[in-house]
Amino acid sequence: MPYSIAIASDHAALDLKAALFAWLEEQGHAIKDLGPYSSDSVDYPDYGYALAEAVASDHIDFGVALCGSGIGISIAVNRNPACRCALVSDNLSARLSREHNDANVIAMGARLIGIETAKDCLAAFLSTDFGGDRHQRRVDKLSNPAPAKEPA
Ligand SMILES: O=C(CO)[C@H](O)[C@H](O)[C@H](O)COP(=O)(O)O
Repeated sequence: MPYSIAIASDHAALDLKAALFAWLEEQGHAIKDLGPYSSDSVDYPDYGYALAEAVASDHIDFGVALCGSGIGISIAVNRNPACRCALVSDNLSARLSREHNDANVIAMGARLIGIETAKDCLAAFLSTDFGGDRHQRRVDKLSNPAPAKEPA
């Protein structure tokens, strides 16, 4: 099913961003590229925050966040309470991030994985539905971080 997808990176993941943008577009998804648009060195929080804002809007279904390791930009995205950003480097983690965590942003590290692995992760992410049920209860708790008196 075609989705509205926003993608952002830092300078370290510019080539991976371009490759994934073209690949997603070929599949009929509507892609918004939030930058950067040159190889100049930039700061991943700026692009992570912009991506998170786009995902928090009503118009974007999923976000793709890329930096050298994926770590910095995933931390930035997760500071927005509307985002559940999963940093993944394999197919199963990508699938479980949707099925169990209802992740709405996938993060990957361009200096750690190749383009084919990134495509494989992204394909798994986009083709997996949230499982709901007990996972919904847990995801709901992520929106309300006050600790329960009795952890369950
Ligand atoms: O945020 C990161 C690490 O958590 C990303 O990998 C960045 O892309 C990286 O820090 C950029 O490093 P550079 O030496 O400025 O290219």
